[in-house]
Amino acid sequence: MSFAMHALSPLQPISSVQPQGLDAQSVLRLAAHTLFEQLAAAAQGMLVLDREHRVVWISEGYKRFLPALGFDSDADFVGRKVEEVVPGTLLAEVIDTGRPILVDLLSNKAGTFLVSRLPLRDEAGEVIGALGLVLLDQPQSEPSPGGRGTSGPTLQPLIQKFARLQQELEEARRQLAAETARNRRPKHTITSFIGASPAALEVKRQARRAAQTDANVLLLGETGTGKELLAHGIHAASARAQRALVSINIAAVPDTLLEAEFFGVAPGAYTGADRRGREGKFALADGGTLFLDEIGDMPLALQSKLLRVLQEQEFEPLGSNEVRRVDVRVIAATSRDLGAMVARGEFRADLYYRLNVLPIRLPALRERMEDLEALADALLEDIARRSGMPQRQLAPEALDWLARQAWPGNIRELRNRLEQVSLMSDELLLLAEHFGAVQPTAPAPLAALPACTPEPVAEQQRPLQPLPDQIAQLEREAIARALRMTQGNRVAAARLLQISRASLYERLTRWPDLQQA
Ligand SMILES: Nc1ncnc2c1ncn2[C@@H]1O[C@H](COP(=O)(O)OP(=O)(O)OP(=O)(O)O)[C@@H](O)[C@H]1O
Repeated sequence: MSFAMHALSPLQPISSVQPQGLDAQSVLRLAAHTLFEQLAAAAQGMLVLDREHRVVWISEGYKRFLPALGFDSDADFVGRKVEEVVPGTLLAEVIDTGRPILVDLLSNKAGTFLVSRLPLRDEAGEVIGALGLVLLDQPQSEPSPGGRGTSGPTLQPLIQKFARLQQELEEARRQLAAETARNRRPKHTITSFIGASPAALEVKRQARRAAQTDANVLLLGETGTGKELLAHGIHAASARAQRALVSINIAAVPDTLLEAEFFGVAPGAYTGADRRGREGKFALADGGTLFLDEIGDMPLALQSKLLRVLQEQEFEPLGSNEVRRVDVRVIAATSRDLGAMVARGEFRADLYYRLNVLPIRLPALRERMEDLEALADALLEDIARRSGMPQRQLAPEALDWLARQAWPGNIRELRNRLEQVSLMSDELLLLAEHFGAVQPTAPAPLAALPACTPEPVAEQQRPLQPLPDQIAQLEREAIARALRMTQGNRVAAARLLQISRASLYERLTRWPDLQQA
């Protein structure tokens, strides 16, 4: 439907009825004129736009909305593009598509309105502009006004309800945005990286230098050495500190979902829960930092897409052709030997060089045992603060005992042990024997493993097991131990064993009892 000011054809039969000697053309012109005047007078407000979306005329009634829209006089308002002066209007769309929107609710800073939008066409049917009508209004400051500006008795409650819901939605969105921003604040600073050994001081020095730049950072180190903690620290000390730090653990996301996780999904690309679209981590990190943990686990196909984003700072969400530009600083981390992976063709060399601009190597705990006491103190303090339990101290002999352990799981493993012992003992002073009471870190004797305990028979009496069985036994023990060390965390256990998650899952199906570990 269109508002055709001069179209003749629909009213053609009128030409035979000419009461005042008017021809059909004149009757129609008069009819359009009268209709226009009546609409302008009856509606709460009316405005007319030209083809370029500019406001060319507004009715007397419309003028009272101008202050709420931020205009003192109609001279400032008329002549401007409608999308610049009326927030949320779809009039420009009506002109561009030529399709009317007969009834709609519009909510903006001036209030909530029942509106109608019609395209205007010339005699050839070409769109020459649009007509906007405010049929009923609910100004922001007047919940239930009387006189002009009020709505009919039937629709008014509906508009009020819509306006209230709209306000509630806005408030919920504001709260969610504030909450999200709070959650994405860095949890640690560079000083949270405890240690005064030369190796730890060097890590902190490099981290501070990295924070001064916007270059990509690659954190290298065994599991549990503090890579994630340091990524938070670098972000917190960087110029991006006020913006989001978004993390993604690549090893923890199934390969098939990674692309959507990175780049998001355009609305309508999928049915079901995702049909409304979803922001990806790159979009969420715009202006801030993206922490890519376990970058070595990234599938090759996705590596080339990541390279493009790093080079161009742009990407396309899944199911969309629209290119999104972002400004993201990437901090990647891995416990794997990326250089060796490149040599084996498992990791793209060009991506490796892109990421490896500022490499920082985090030492294993065994390489900086002089930090053990400070680390244990800081961890015990943190454990006490988080759990509400009293803070424990380490007896000197307990510290000696801890210093003799291998710590393949590094500081995470140290933390887990301290936490376990704190939970199992009421003593404020922790002794070596308290640590002996929980599973030792040193390689577990076979007898310590349930279900695979060999009979205590003399070596010479023991029948020789077939080699495949012995290998399976060893494999089972190693997996059981890795699961114990990581408190059942399979991603971390796979990492410790330097096998893929898929391979760990596959092996676990052979030993269902370990799956409960
Ligand atoms: N230098 C440190 N000072 C204090 N706490 C530390 C330090 N390094 C690590 N931690 C603590 O150890 C635990 C593991 O650290 P983090 O997750 O940063 O290690 P990671 O190297 O990222 O591990 P993964 O490779 O397994 O993801 C966390 O609880 C962290 O707070």
